Amino acid sequence: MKHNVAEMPVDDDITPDATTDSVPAPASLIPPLGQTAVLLDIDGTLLDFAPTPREVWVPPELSTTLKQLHERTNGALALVSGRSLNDIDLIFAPDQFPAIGGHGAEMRLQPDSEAVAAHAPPLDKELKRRLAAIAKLSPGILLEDKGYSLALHYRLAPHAEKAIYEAVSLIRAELPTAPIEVLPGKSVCEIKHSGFTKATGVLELMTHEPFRGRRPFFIGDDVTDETVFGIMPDFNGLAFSVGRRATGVAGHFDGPSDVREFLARLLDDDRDVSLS
Ligand SMILES: O=P(O)(O)OC[C@H]1O[C@H](O[C@H]2O[C@H](CO)[C@@H](O)[C@H](O)[C@H]2O)[C@H](O)[C@@H](O)[C@@H]1O
Ligand SMILES: [Mg+2]
Repeated sequence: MKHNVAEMPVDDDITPDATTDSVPAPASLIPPLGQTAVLLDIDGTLLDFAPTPREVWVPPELSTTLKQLHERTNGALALVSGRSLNDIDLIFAPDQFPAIGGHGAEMRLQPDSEAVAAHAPPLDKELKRRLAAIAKLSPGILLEDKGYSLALHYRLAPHAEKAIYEAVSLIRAELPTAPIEVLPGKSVCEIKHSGFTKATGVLELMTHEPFRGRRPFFIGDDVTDETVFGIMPDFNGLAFSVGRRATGVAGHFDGPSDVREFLARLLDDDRDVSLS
């Protein structure tokens, strides 16, 4: 959906490339797993969308694939998500993976590690209270409080999209100096501090072992993932989009099931490489 107000989403999907290439991402583009860092968005990339954030389902085969990729890359697999680390862990429980959470607000380099780098202060309580009141505009609007940000989900109330963005815009206008930004996502409007993104998270992650010096590839489906697409060339890495083909990517997938299949195939292909 397109809007004219600056804070509203230009599009609730990824920015499309002019080409209409529908060739799926070829596994042959990926270096051997021992030289690769695997960076993966979660919702709309690994997992199919669900009506509400808590209703997502992790197929058991995906858990197996992620665990094996994590092992075969010697730990250089990270989830890069808008979700909080706490939420990521609940979704993938009992498994844990290195992760960047909250669009770059928090990072954990190793599974089962307590070491979480926080890059964002909590969102002001009064601001949150005012933003939360927007959920009263319509039944079906869901609030997700991530501490450092607040998300207003309208997948169950699509008619409320315009009203949500207008209400957020009014509140922001009363806070001209506040360093906050509005992130349009898929059926969600998120309000967070500015100054960190998924890309700032990945830039930091790539300075740490076992990620440092590897060639990453990143798969993502949303506008917030485009920040990471943009920095993949800095690491001689590759970006892949899901849904539409985004600008500057090496290939794209039609949907999460294609991504899951691709990741599983990487394990098989890599076994072939190491055997040859
Ligand atoms: O960066 P991601 O890992 O893709 O996370 C983006 C947001 O995902 C979640 O919301 C989205 O998925 C829900 C479950 O399918 C869906 O109900 C909702 O409409 C989507 O916006 C999550 O709740 C957010 O916190 C993430 O930012
Ligand atoms: Mg996503």
